[in-house]
Amino acid sequence: MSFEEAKKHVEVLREQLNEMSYAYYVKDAPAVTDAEYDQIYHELVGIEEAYPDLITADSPTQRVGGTILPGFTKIVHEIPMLSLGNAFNEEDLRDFDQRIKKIIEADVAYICELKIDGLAISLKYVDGQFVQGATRGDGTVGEDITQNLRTVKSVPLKLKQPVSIEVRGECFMPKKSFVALNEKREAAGEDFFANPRNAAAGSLRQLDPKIAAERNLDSFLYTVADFGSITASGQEEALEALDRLGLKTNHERAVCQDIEEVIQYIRDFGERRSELPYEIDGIVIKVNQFKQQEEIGYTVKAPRWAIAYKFPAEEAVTIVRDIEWTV
Ligand SMILES: NC(=O)c1cc2c(=O)c3cc(F)ccc3oc2nc1N
Repeated sequence: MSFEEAKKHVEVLREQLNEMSYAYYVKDAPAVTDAEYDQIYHELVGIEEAYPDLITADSPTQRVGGTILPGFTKIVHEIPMLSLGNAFNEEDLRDFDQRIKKIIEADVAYICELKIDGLAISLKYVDGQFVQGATRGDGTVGEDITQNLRTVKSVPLKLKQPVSIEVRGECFMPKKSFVALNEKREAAGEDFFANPRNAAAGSLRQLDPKIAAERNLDSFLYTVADFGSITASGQEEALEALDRLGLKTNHERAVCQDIEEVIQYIRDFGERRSELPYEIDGIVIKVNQFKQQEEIGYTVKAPRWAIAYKFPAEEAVTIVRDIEWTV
C-alpha cells in the first residue's frame, strides 16, 4: 500500500471506529460486535505502525498515552466553575420559585436534570479537537487531567463539527464498574472505594493513564461555558447542541412549566434512583431561558437561577468484609 493509499485508508478507518465508539459509548446503542470493532481497530494499528507519520491525536489508537506524569499542572478557568445552592425539601423549592418570580414577571420554565454524583470536569475543544480537560479544583484553579480524560470512551477526541468550545460536565463511574472494581481490589487485598464518586475521583487522579483507562469511567456534559460558534437560547437547546456535536448528555432531562411539575419530577426520580446505572445525589433545577438566567444573575459563588435538590443519602452499596471472629 503506498503512503497516499495508506493516508486515505486510515482516515476511513478512523471515521468508522469513531462512529462505532459514538454509538456504543455515547448513544449506548452498539452498532457492531466487539469482534468487528477490534478487527478494524487492529487494521488501523497495523497501518499506523507501518506509517507512523499518519498518526493523529484524534486517532482511536491514541486514547491511552504512554507517559506517567510527574504530577498535574494547574489550569486557570477563565470562566469560573461555580457550585450550586442546595434545597432539601419542597419548601426550599417553593422559596426558590418565589425568589425567581420576584425578579421575572413573565412565565418561567425550568429544566430538571439528574444530579450526577461524579467529579466536575471541563473539556476544551479547538476546531473540533479535544485539547484539554481539567478538574473543577476550587472553581478558579483546577488540574490538567487531559491524559486521563482521553481514556474516557464517551469523551470524543474529535467533535462532529470543527467548533471551538468549552463544556462542563461530570465524569462518573457506573455502579456496575464500581462493584467490579471493589471486588477486584478486595481480592487483591487492597482498600476498596467507599462510593462511585470517590472511585471516579481516585481514577482521574492517577498519574498513569493506563490505570484510568481500566476504570470504565463515563461522562455526562451539562454546561456550555464558551459557546464558540454554536447558538442556543436556553439550556434545553444547549444540551441538544451538545448532542449534535457528539458529546454525551443525560437524556432524563425535562422542561417543567412550573414548580409543581418540578416537584413531581423529583418525586418520580426519588423512586427510580436505585434502578439507574449510575449514582445521582439529587436533581438540578435551572431556569431554562438564557435571557432570564442573565436577568436573575449570580451570587459570588453560585448562580441564582439554579438550585440542587439533594436526596437523602442512599443506603451505601457496601461489601462487608468477612470478619474473622477471634475466640
Ligand atoms: N452534577 C450534575 O449533574 C450537574 C451539576 C451542575 C453544576 O454543578 C452547575 C454549576 C453551575 F454553577 C451552573 C450550572 C450547573 O449545572 C449543573 N448541572 C448538572 N446536571
